[in-house]
Amino acid sequence: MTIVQSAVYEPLTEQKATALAVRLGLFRDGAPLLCREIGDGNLNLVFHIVDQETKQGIIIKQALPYAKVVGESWPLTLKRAVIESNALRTFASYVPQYVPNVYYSDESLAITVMEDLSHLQIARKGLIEGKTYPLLSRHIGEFIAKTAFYTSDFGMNQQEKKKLAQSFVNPELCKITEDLVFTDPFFDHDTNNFEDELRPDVEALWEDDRLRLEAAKLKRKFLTEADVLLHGDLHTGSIFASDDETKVIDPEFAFYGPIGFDLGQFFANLLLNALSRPESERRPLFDHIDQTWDVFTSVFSELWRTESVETYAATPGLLDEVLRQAFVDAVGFAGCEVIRRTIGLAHVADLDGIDQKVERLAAKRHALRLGRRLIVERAELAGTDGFRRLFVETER
Ligand SMILES: Nc1ncnc2c1ncn2[C@@H]1O[C@H](COP(=O)(O)OP(=O)(O)O)[C@@H](O)[C@H]1O
Ligand SMILES: CSC[C@H]1O[C@H](OP(=O)(O)O)[C@H](O)[C@@H]1O
Repeated sequence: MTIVQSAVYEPLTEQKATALAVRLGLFRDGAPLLCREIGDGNLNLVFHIVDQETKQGIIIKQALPYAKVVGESWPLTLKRAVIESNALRTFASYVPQYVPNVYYSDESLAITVMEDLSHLQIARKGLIEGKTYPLLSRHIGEFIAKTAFYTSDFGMNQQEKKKLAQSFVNPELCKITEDLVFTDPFFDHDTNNFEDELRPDVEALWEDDRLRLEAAKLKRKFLTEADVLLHGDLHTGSIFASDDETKVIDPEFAFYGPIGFDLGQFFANLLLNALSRPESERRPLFDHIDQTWDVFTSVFSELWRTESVETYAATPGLLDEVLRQAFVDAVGFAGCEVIRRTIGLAHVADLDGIDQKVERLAAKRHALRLGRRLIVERAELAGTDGFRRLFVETER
């Protein structure tokens, strides 16, 4: 591939993205290219460029110097593009089957050029349409287990781990999560966004000292525990899927954090989808939660037993304790994510897309009750069946 001189940052247009793809030699000479900006996330531009004859495509993702969902009043570091491309490359060294191939990245332009995954569907969209993706949880369980183990002090040289952690220090993106996931929804903050009818339910949360204390403990964990390299935003909108393939995208929030965080985000987004479904169609979501945890624990445990670099790994009881704590934390993080996706700044289409207002409000009240119990009772869940129990107990 031709390497171009790095350029001065400017936001790309469809025309400029096409010219860049040509300059990079990513298409054959004279290929008839069609480019569309398809970004539907909260933060970045995403250009899809396709050779109209061969139908082969690429993706150019570019960070904007602000959060797209809010506008220029919320400046945001361009460095997140470097974090994203480095995280994709790091994950690819452990689980290449679960991430897009990165063809090129340029720090000054804040771009990542990557494999086009348009033959797959964003899992959130498919789940909303009622798809079940039979392998989704097997793949995500393995993705989380391998990336967590191999980036931990048990799976890699401990001096190298510190250097890797340094390269993923990501303060601005972490602050978004610290504010939007762990803080603002639990206070009367102006980033919150919810229907007027929910105000009494939301005010009850704000007055709940027990809930605030537990949310504060979870935030503290997120702030202080540099355990493993996390994706950092592993919701179903960050996963492309089909019946037999799964690819994780969008790790711009990657950083070294508590091992239960990615698990919790994924569980929560499965629960958010379950909240939008009639009871008879919820089972696949709970089965996915079971399967994610089962695959995660078996893959992680096997790696721990066979590849650990830490002397204490063979100490009876240590692995069990690591897994127990990961589960308790994941449940609590899931509760925070369920609440913030219901009343915080960034919602999910699973809930907001429920057409009938009465049903939508009922699902959101259910979400708030469920999220609260997940946070407060996280140590008492005793296994993934606890998600089913709390879901039913908070139905009304
Ligand atoms: N590798 C890819 N292949 C095909 N489409 C992609 C790819 N990466 C992103 N997209 C599309 O762009 C959208 C936004 O991408 P995402 O990385 O989630 O952006 P943001 O960081 O703004 O949330 C995705 O929902 C998907 O439709
Ligand atoms: C102002 S960012 C809000 C929200 O958006 C991110 O998600 P995505 O990049 O996938 O759209 C992340 O979840 C942030 O919390």
